[in-house]
Amino acid sequence: MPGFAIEVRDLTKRYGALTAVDGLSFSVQAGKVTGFVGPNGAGKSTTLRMMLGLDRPDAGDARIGGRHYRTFHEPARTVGALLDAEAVHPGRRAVDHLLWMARYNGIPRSRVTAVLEQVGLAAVARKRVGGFSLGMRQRLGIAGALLGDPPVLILDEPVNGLDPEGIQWIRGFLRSLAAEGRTVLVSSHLMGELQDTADHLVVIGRGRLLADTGVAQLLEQVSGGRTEVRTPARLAAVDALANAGATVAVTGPDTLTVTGLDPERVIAALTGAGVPFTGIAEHRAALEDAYMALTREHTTFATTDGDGTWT
Ligand SMILES: Nc1ncnc2c1ncn2[C@@H]1O[C@H](COP(=O)(O)OP(=O)(O)OP(=O)(O)O)[C@@H](O)[C@H]1O
Repeated sequence: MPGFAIEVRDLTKRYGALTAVDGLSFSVQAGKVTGFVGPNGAGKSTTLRMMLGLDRPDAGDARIGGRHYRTFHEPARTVGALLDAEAVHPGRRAVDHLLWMARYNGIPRSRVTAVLEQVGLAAVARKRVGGFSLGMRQRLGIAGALLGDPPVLILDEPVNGLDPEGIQWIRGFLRSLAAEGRTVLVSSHLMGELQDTADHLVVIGRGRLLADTGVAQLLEQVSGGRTEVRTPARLAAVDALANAGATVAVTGPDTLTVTGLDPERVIAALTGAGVPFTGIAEHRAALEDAYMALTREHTTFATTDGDGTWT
C-alpha cells in the first residue's frame, strides 16, 4: 500500500461574515489513524469537504498524495470517503446501492461482495436501507468508502450514534486499515470517541488549529503523571506502591490513582510484591479534560476578540 499523506495548508473558507475555516494547516500521515476533533461547528466537515473537492477554499489548499482531489482520474481508487451515512435512499437494497456506486466509479462488481463481508453486512445485503439501524448505515457508508480499495480514508463522524458493540468494531476496523499502511482520517466532536482509536490528533476550534499532537504525547502531557490501577487486593497494592515511593489515593472499591511512579514502575512494584492487578492505565479522564480546556480557552479567546458566541 503506497503511503499517501494529506497536506492542508493555510486553508480558509468563509460563508458571508463567518470564517468557518481560518488559515488551517496540518498534515495526516499514512499508516496511522488521525482523529480530527473539535466541537460542533468547529469547521471539521467544511475542511473535509474541501479536501474532497466538494467546496472551494477561499484561500490555501488541501492535497492528497501531493495532488488536488479533483485531479484524480479515478478518485474512489485513491480516496474513500464517508460524509453522511444518512444520504442513501431508504428504498434501496444495500447491495444495489454498492453496485450502483461500483458501476459509477468503474469498480468491478466483485468488490461489492468483498466490502459487504468486510464490514459485516453480507447477511443483510438484500435488505432495504430504510430498515437499517444507524450503526448498519454507518457500516454501509464505510463499505462504500472501501469499494475502490483506496489508500486514503476520510470518514466524517463514523462513530456518531453507534452502540458500544459498534464502537468496539469500528475501533478495531480503523486500526486494522491503518496497520495495512492506509491513511485514515476520522472526525468526531467527542474526544472520548477517538482517544482509544487514534494515534494522532488534530484539534480545531472555530476553524483554527488548537493542537496537532500524538495521543500518547498529549496523554503524557496532561495525565500529570497519574496512573490508574485496578486491583482486587487494594490494601496490599497501597502498601506495595507506597513502599516504592508512590503517593496513592483510593478512588473506588477496586481502583487506585497513583502519582510519583510511571506506569512501568507501578507494574514492577506490584509484580515484585506479588500483588494481583487487572488493569493499569494512564489517567484517561485527563485527555477529555485537556480537550475541554483547549476548546474552552479558545472560546474565551474568541469572546475577548469581540466576535461573539461559540457555535
Ligand atoms: N453551506 C454553508 N453555509 C453557511 N454556513 C455554513 C455552511 N456550511 C457550514 N457552515 C457554518 O460553518 C461552520 C462550520 O461548520 P462545519 O459543519 O464545518 O462544522 P463541524 O465542525 O463539522 O460541526 P459538526 O460537528 O456540527 O458537524 C458552522 O458555523 C456552520 O454553521
